[in-house]
Amino acid sequence: MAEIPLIRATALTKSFTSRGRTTRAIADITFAQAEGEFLGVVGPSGCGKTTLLRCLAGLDHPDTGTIEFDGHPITGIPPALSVVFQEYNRSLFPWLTTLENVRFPLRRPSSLGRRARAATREQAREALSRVGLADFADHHPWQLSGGMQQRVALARAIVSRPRLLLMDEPFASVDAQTRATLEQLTITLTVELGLTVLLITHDIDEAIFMSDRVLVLAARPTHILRELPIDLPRPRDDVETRALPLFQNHRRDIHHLLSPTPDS
Ligand SMILES: Nc1ncnc2c1ncn2[C@@H]1O[C@H](COP(=O)(O)OP(=O)(O)OP(=O)(O)O)[C@@H](O)[C@H]1O
Repeated sequence: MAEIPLIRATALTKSFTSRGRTTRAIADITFAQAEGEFLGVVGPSGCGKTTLLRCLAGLDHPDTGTIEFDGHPITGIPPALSVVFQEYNRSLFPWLTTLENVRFPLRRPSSLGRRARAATREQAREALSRVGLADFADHHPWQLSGGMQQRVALARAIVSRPRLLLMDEPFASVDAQTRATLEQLTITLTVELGLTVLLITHDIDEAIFMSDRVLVLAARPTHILRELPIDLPRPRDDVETRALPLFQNHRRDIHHLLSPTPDS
């Protein structure tokens, strides 16, 4: 079966040089992600996860190696891709309503006719209702809780029906209860919209709970320590799934991979 993966990274390396000092972030990363797959990426703090995501999103360039989106080398930011970042309060525009924030990626120069503008507004409303915020269209981000703001960011990310959704620690800034709700919401959206998601997280349980496969990254300069298929049944339940022996086994395996050895 020679299916083309949605995204393929081959032999990526990346270093940063600042004030004469060079930091090697990515030593060597090769992986592919199939359309429809939920891929988790875990690794220790500072290992290079965000750097990897930025390269995949076309926001940064690897020093060597290639990234292909749907079989074509990427030359900029692929249009069929959305990103959700951890810091919702910095990614939303405070002067726009939630509806206008969500509509933002659909905006085109003023050449859009009245009917087309109404259609994008309708699309934004639909995305807002998918994340449970239909009644908050006219609010501004600063009038919403942190979890609600991240829902707005999620709605904005899905409004254009991206083929790939990249998420960088999207739930790291909210409390545990909200985090669980947002995880479930993301899974629901993934199923409803047939999304392909790459989730970067330092939370091992979150990666296992959400993913079809987890890439475990080594400390900086990073490489892939292990690719772990997560064969837990779906739909997954916050309590039942996490209590399964298979879940615990995956958790133990990843912890062992990431625990520093005594002589390291
Ligand atoms: N623009 C930059 N200039 C210089 N160094 C950088 C830059 N971006 C990242 N780095 C360095 O590259 C390394 C990897 O950083 P990165 O943010 O990718 O790690 P991370 O795994 O996402 O970290 P965390 O889990 O703490 O968010 C770090 O040592 C960081 O200081």
